[in-house]
This record gives sequence, C-alpha cells and structure tokens, in this order.
Amino acid sequence: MKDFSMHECIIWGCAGHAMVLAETLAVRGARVIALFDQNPVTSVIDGVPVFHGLSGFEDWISSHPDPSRVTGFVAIGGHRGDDRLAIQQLFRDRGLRLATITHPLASVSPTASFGEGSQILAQAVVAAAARVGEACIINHKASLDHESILGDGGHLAPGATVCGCVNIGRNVMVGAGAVILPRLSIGNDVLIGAGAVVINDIPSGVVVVGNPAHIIRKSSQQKNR
Ligand SMILES: CC(=O)SCCNC(=O)CCNC(=O)[C@H](O)C(C)(C)COP(=O)(O)OP(=O)(O)OC[C@H]1O[C@@H](n2cnc3c(N)ncnc32)[C@H](O)[C@@H]1OP(=O)(O)O
Repeated sequence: MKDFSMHECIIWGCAGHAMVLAETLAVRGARVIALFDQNPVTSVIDGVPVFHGLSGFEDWISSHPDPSRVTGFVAIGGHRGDDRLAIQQLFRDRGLRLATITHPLASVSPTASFGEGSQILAQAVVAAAARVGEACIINHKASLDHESILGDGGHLAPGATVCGCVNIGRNVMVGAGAVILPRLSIGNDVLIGAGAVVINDIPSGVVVVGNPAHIIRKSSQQKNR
C-alpha cells in the first residue's frame, strides 16, 4: 500500500483530531510545519503556527518556496467527510502532495487498498481485500473486515466494527462502538449512532440509532458532532 514516511506536512483543522494526527505523523518521522483552521483558534501543537481560513492558507502557500514538497492532511473528524474531501481537493489544486497515513500499531492487510488522504489510526484493523476510499478515517480500535468497502469521506469512529463484505457509501460516519453485520449495504450521507447494531441495509441520507438500528431523522438535519 501507499504509505507516508517523510518530512514536512501541514494539517487543516486545529482541534483534537489534529493532535492525534500530529502524533501519528511524528511516529512516522514526519514534521508538522503549519496548521490551518476556519476559526481564529490557538495552536494545539507546541511551536507550530496556525493560519486562519482560506486567506491564511493562500498567504502561507504563496510564501513557501516549494509547496510540492509538502504533504497536506485534513484533521476534521465527525460526520464531515465532504469537508475533508473539499479541503483535499484544495490541496491538490494548489500542488501539495496527498498521502495515506497508517499508525505502526494498526493492522493493515497487504491486499487492502486506500484512497489518498486516508488515516488509519492506532489499533485499527483493515482486513484482506477491504477498500478504503479517499479522505477516510479508521479511528482507534475500529475495524473494517474482509472485502468491505468504505466510500470516500467515510469515518469509522473509535471501536466501530464493520463485518465482512459490507458496502458503505460516500460520507458515512459509523459512531463509536457501532456494529454493522456482514453483507449489508449502507447508502451515502448516513450517520450511524454510537453503539448501534445495524442488521438491515440502510438507505441514503438518514441517521440511525439503537439495537436493532432504526431511523430517527434525515442526516441533512445533522448537528455536527
Ligand atoms: C475520537 C472521537 O471522539 S470520534 C467521535 C465519535 N462520536 C460518536 O460516535 C458520536 C455519534 N453520535 C451519536 O451517537 C448521536 O447521539 C446521534 C448523531 C446519533 C444523534 O444525535 P442528535 O441528532 O443530536 O440526537 P439527540 O441527542 O437529539 O437524540 C435523539 C433521540 O435519539 C436517541 N439517541 C441519540 N443517540 C443515540 C445513540 N447513540 N443510541 C441510542 N439512542 C440514541 C436519544 O435518546 C433521543 O431519543 P428520544 O427522542 O426518545 O429522547
């Protein structure tokens, strides 16, 4: 698989997930040189400056001698896969590198595949022939089992379990500790609540909770957490 093991990188998003990502990058030998955030926040990494918004990003990139040597990562968690994909596209358009980052304590099959910008965190498992899209997060202790597909912008929150041969669409968050039984299909823009047990296919655009998981509302009404 393509992996990340080099020098300078930047992170868009300056909150808790940036701290996790920076530590994951550090164990891979990389150095975070700048952070960016939509809001005027203070830096979460000692000694690393934070730039505000798109204008801050454009100022930074115009003053960098060679952006093509820098790798960009997005530290936006929750159910915000479309935002991760949009920032990655911005990085691509500005000539930054994109890469997959895998924590050395993750278990990753050699037959699994990964889209650009995906992040596989400590103690995550990605099993044989699984396919991870672009800008996905496989969070701590989450697992994506054999032949399952996680679409672009997906997020398996800590401890989520996706059994074998599951097909998950684009921009789906599987909440902490949730379980999806084998061979099910999950649509696009779905949010699966923490601890849910999914026993049937889920259509696009909904939030489900509980055991067995049931729909509580449309995901367009999401409250961003
Ligand atoms: C490293 C990290 O931290 S990564 C982040 C991981 N984060 C998560 O996994 C959080 C996932 N989010 C959730 O589980 C949320 O509770 C959501 C998105 C499912 C629902 O959030 P909201 O839309 O704000 O729902 P709200 O809190 O208003 O609850 C609506 C109803 O669903 C119930 N409900 C909410 N979440 C759950 C849940 N996880 N399981 C069972 N029932 C739930 C509530 O009790 C409430 O029931 P009621 O109408 O009978 O009173």
